[in-house]
Amino acid sequence: MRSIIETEGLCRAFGDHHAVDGLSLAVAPGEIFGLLGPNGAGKTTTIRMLSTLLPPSAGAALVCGFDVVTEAEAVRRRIGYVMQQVSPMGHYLLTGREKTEIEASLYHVPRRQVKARAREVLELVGLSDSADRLVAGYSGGMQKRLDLACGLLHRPDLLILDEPTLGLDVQSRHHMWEHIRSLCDEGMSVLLATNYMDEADRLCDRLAIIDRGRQVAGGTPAELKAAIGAPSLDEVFLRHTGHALREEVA
Ligand SMILES: Nc1ncnc2c1ncn2[C@@H]1O[C@H](COP(=O)(O)OP(=O)(O)OP(=O)(O)O)[C@@H](O)[C@H]1O
Repeated sequence: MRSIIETEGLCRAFGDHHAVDGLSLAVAPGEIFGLLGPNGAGKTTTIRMLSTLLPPSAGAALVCGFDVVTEAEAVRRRIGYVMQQVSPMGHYLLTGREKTEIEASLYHVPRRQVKARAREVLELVGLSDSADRLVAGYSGGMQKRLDLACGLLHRPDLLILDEPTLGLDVQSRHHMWEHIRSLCDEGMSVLLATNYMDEADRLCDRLAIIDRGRQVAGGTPAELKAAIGAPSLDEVFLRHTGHALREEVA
């Protein structure tokens, strides 16, 4: 497979608002690919189409070699999708291990493998030592890592992360980046949406900067900076979009 994600002229309109407007992307296997853009740029809408949760209005997308519309079931079996918001409050009454084991059943992990698989993903995200503590006592960063663990339960080829470090402190963000990197070292591909410049710069192999549903620039962080002689991605972003992203979290 040449591309783990390939889109051609992908569009999604809501009424007469074009949330995604002709996006053509190619993501290579094993890459960490970032969709970088401000609030409302169309990142989540793109991710929802690639995750088969939302049908495109026009254009086409192949994920893991399968069409997101006509082969949606095959796509779903091969992707893990970790949404923006932390999981619902009800899960706070469970331990990390219990939550992971319940989610494993939802992901159709064979019953005899549930415990081992839960142990495996908790280990991958560095939560083994906290597995038997209540999720209610987890920090925001630990809860995000638990969500990440759940997205890994069915051993996806492609992990799709929507704002994986939104609202986390600096230390937790770095911790999360390390875990995401280590997944790629194990052969997984990652698509992530972010509006944090430093995350895009340090974590992503390649990026598409999107604004108002369209790609306005693309390449490696180094290429994007070199192309306009800019010292930082902030300047690259400003140059291409003409407006700033929100402030970094503390
Ligand atoms: N279900 C919907 N109905 C109508 N408009 C929508 C819907 N979903 C998204 N939009 C609009 O589409 C545009 C793109 O939204 P989207 O959530 O994809 O942006 P985003 O880049 O993910 O932003 P954020 O960083 O805030 O998550 C926005 O103008 C949004 O208001």
